[in-house]
Amino acid sequence: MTPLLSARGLTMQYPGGATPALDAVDLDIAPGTSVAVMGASGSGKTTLLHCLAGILRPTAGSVTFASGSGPVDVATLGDDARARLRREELGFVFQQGLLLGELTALENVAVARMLGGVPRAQAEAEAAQWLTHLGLAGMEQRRLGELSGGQAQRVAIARAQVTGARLIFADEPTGALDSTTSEEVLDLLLAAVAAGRTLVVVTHDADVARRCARTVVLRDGRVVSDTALAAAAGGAATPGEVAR
Ligand SMILES: Nc1ncnc2c1ncn2[C@@H]1O[C@H](COP(=O)(O)OP(=O)(O)OP(=O)(O)O)[C@@H](O)[C@H]1O
Repeated sequence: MTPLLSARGLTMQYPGGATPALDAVDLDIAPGTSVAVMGASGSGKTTLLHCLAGILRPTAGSVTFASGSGPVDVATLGDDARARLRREELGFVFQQGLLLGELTALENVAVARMLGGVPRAQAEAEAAQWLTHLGLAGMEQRRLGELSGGQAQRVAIARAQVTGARLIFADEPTGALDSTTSEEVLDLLLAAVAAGRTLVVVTHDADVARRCARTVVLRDGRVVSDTALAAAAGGAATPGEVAR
């Protein structure tokens, strides 16, 4: 099957860094799957996610994304095209920082559509549907400060899907949540996968990784284990084993 996302030789050398944060990473991500990215603090997880998503420009390598209009190299796209790709085809669920505190839950979701040129009334109607779908009916007019951490993550998950994004990047989406709320948030992200989307999630949480179809582990900017490769080679490795 053609990968949805394919990185080759992905390398990121931050200015002043003694060693590269990412060192020639090759990674294929199939459509419709869930991939957990694990590894110790500083191993390069967030850098990998940001390079895959076109947030950071890598110093070398390519990231081919099978966009709706054909394959594009995220690593070398111009700034405007990268911004459009992120807006229209990719969804983001981060621990914090992506939602706007001065906007209501409804506006935070609707704005993702309005940035794509959808009229406000239609964008708000679609946003309301997603909020209801994610269990936030009645909370549309609340501002961020009036929502719990789990509710705010539901808004982020609604926002990540309202545009029709096929690929969702999540960075520690459950990092600030208690275990019950974490499970609920993960349930919603995996429901998006069951509906045909693809999920790449950076996590320190072995429970999150265990529920993903595949786990990739980084160490010092390199992939040191990958359950998909282990399975292809005939050796089944559990995420708990590979994360150690
Ligand atoms: N903007 C930056 N400038 C310079 N070095 C950076 C920058 N961002 C990250 N690094 C370095 O790159 C390496 C990888 O960082 P990254 O944040 O990708 O790791 P991580 O695995 O996501 O860590 P954590 O689990 O702590 O979030 C680290 O050595 C870090 O110090």
